[in-house]
Amino acid sequence: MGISGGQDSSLVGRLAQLAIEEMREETGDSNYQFIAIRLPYGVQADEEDAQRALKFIHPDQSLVVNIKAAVDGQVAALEDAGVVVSDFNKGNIKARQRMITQYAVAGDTKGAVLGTDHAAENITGFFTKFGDGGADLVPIFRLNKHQGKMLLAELGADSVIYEKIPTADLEDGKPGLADEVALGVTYQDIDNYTEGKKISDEAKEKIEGWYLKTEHKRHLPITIFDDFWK
Ligand SMILES: Nc1ncnc2c1ncn2[C@@H]1O[C@H](COP(=O)(O)OP(=O)(O)OC[C@H]2O[C@@H]([n+]3cccc(C(=O)O)c3)[C@H](O)[C@@H]2O)[C@@H](O)[C@H]1O
Ligand SMILES: Nc1ncnc2c1ncn2[C@@H]1O[C@H](COP(=O)(O)OP(=O)(O)OP(=O)(O)O)[C@@H](O)[C@H]1O
Ligand SMILES: [Mg+2]
Repeated sequence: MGISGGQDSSLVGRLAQLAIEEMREETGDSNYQFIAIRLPYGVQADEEDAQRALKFIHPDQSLVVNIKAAVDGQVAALEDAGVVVSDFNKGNIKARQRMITQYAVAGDTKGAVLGTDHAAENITGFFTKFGDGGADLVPIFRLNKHQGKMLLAELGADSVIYEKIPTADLEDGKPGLADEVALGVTYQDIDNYTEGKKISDEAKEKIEGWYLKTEHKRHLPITIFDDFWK
């Protein structure tokens, strides 16, 4: 799985490492390995946070694959074909390139790709379809952001990790753009909504707007047998 230095991948990474250690103990099979993959686009401004996360996770194996050449090559090829790629769209290419890299490693190691989608991201559809949304197992799917934070604290993570401002950090022109700014609603509101607590009408409208707009992301590709979108 990809380790960004953010909250979600720190949590899923640590849980996965613990689970793999248990599996090795239970089965006596040392082939069970957790592989953490750093996937910077060039040099990551918050690399220090990523290193802190790796120290906390303590993965069996750790790789670094720089996605910059692949992403820039893809953008250049599109531009050669006359397709103008916006910074926002390039951000989604970065997320999909990270997915490609993780599947390449899984393909070579009989592995499975872990995703970090959780309730707060899922109901707002705040992920790249077939990018970070593309994974085989999604261990923290039922948790919201606040519950993830509590679990990180319980697992002994440095508070810098779980207090880090969540960011997709995908756009060159908006480095470290906070998710809450991009979404126009706070995680506190989203979490309260998922727990059935009262939030302002404005926040509720925003969340439900995102939910409806991104319904297609919570389904497999639409076929003749689907009518959820109608
Ligand atoms: N109604 C519909 N029915 C079926 N398919 C539909 C559709 N509308 C769009 N689509 C398809 O979906 C595509 C748009 O979806 P997508 O490509 O995902 O693109 P989109 O949702 O526009 O952008 C992804 C968003 O997720 C955020 N993100 C991405 C990655 C990580 C994180 C993070 O939290 O770290 C956040 C990112 O910042 C951005 O705001 C369209 O190009 C089209 O192919
Ligand atoms: N620079 C990166 N290096 C490696 N993996 C990344 C990188 N950026 C994103 N990813 C992968 O994409 C996932 C989705 O990103 P997202 O920002 O939602 O999670 P996060 O960075 O772990 O936590 P947070 O939401 O707190 O920023 C990450 O959990 C990680 O697996
Ligand atoms: Mg992040």
